[in-house]
Formats: sequence, C-alpha cells, structure tokens
Amino acid sequence: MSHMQIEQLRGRLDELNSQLLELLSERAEIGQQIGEWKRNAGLPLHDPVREKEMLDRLAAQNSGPLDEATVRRLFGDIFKATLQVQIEAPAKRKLLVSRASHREDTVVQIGDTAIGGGEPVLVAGPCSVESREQVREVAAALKRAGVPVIRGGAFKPRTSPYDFQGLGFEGLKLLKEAADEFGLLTISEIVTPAHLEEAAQYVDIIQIGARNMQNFELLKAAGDMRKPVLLKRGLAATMDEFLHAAEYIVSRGNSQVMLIERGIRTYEKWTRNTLDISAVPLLKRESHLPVLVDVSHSTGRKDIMAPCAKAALAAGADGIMVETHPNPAAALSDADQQLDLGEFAEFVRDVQSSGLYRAIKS
Ligand SMILES: O=C(O)C(=O)C[C@]1(C(=O)O)C=C[C@@H](O)C=C1
Repeated sequence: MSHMQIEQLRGRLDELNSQLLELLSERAEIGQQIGEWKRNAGLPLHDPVREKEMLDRLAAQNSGPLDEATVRRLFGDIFKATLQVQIEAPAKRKLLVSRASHREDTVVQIGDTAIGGGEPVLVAGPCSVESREQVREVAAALKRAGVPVIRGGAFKPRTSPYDFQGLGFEGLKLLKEAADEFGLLTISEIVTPAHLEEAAQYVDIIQIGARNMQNFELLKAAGDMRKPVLLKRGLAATMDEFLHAAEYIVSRGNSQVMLIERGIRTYEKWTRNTLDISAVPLLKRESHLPVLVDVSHSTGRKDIMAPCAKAALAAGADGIMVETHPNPAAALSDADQQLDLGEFAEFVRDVQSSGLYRAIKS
C-alpha cells in the first residue's frame, strides 16, 4: 500500500473519529436528560437490567470484525461514561450568572452611565445619610470629581442595636434630592423585602449588603424587581456561595446584577477585613456580571485605599466604591475609614494618575 493510500485511510479514520465523538456526545446528552428524569422520580441512575438488554442486542447484531467480548466491553465503557455524566450533572449545572451560559460581559446601563465591560466607574458617598446638608455637600464634591453614582446608607444593619440605625426612607429621600440636584445616580442598601418597591422610587441601584448576601427572601424579592442590584460578598462567603446568591436574583428574571468584593474575615487585624483581590479576576472569569471593589469596608484604613483601588482596577474591576464624608470625625457610622472631601479629591486624582480610571467630565 502506498504512503498516499495510508494517508487517505487515516483521513477516513479521522472523519469517523469525529463522527463517533459527535454521536457519543449526543448519546451522553440524551443520557443526561434520562438521568434528570430519574433523579426527579427518585429512581436509581444505574440500571444493570437495561444495560444487559442493550449489550445482548448489540452482541446479536454484531457481524465482526470486532469479537463479541470487545463489543460488550466497549459499550460497557460507554454506559459507564454516560452514568458518570448523569452523576456529575447537578454539580456542573451552568448557572445563569456564569460565563459558560453567557459569554459577553453584562453591561448595566443606567441613563448615561454604563457599569461593566468598558470604562470603570467610581461610586462614592457617605457611609450613612445623616442630613440634607451633609449629603448635598458630598454630592457636589462627587460632581466636581466626575463621579456619577452617590452611595449613602439609610437602612443600616449595624453590629450593635445601640448604634445609629439610619434615617430610613427619610434618608433615601435626602439622597435622591441631592443626587437630582447634581445629576447623579443613587445607590443604597435595602434590608427588608417589603421596602423594595417604595425604595425603588429613590434609588437607581438597590444594594444588598454583606450580612444579607444569603437572605434568600430578600434575594428573591430583588430578583422580582426590574432594577439594578449591587450584591455585596458576605463576610465569609466563598465564590461559589456568592455566585449562587447572585443566581437567586438573576433566575427570577432580573439580569441587572453587579457583584462587589468588600473584604472577607480573616485572622489579619491590620485591616478591617482582608481585601480578596483574587476574587476580581476569578469572578470576571467565572461570571459575566460586572465586578466592583469596596476599598473602604475591605481595608478600613485611608492610607492604603488608593493603592488597593489601583490593584482592583489592574485586576479587572469594573468599578470602585469608596466612602467620603464632609466631616468624618463627626460621622454617625464608620468615622475612621471615611475620607474627607479633600482626601477624596486626592484619592480620585491618585487613582486617575494610574491610567486605569478616567473621571467622567461633565
Ligand atoms: O436508559 C437509562 O435508564 C439510562 O440511564 C441510560 C444508560 C445508557 O447509557 O444507556 C445509562 C446508565 C444506566 O445504567 C443505563 C443506561
């Protein structure tokens, strides 16, 4: 046989390999569907009787050149592989928030502001809305710095019940009033499902806080809204838990979800929490949702906020959240970590100087 003939035969084998692979994949997919049905019906996945029937039929059909034992062994392996796919299917279920189900970056577009998939944005504001003057002063500073979104807590889940709990809806109204005056978007944390509808009049982005990341009723209610949601990573949440929490919202039809890393609890005491920078590229790789980083709650210290913000942007973050207050020493919450307005302007300049962020010019 000539070399050319061998090449032709090998070419034909390559074609048959591709066809076999296609057929095996189709077979495995059908097996997956049967597996799902069995699981729901509470039936065992392994069915030796059915396997024996199939093997006996194939043995009877076989006309060589493979001998019967080989046919039985090969198909036995195929059934084993199908069973394996059936067993692993739930763990490998593609989440709606995963890149595997949606390749392109999700872009949350609110008015002229786009979050995700392009220019990073800054979100800034006081930890808590305290007064009309306070929030108005911050809004003016944000406008000057080209920051499009103002944050401000009105419903504050505080560690101690004796600490300032926020101004509630009055706080949301003040936030909205200041934002409207300076053409900014608003973001604020909501903690009660029943408050979502009313809060939606005042906030452009609903924040679900770290302590509520696995408040499943709140996640479901936010999923029933058609408003952007910023979901904070829980204090001790794994990536898997974080993405599943986001899935609760997206699976109810609200695809406008953004994730925010805010530091996790570790043994380290020099920072308030430990900023998990690796969360940024991991989440960007595994999910199509925009990823932000809160440099205030993660570090809890002003002196490293700008470098951490730059690190987050370099790692691929779509935005940075930072707290600022006209008079941090007198703030009713998080007094130590809020930048004053001068420090905030400096922070923006510093982050901008990295070339990783451009302020929006109005
Ligand atoms: O027919 C089924 O019940 C299947 O689950 C499919 C299948 C197969 O690959 O053909 C897989 C595993 C069972 O042990 C038997 C058969």
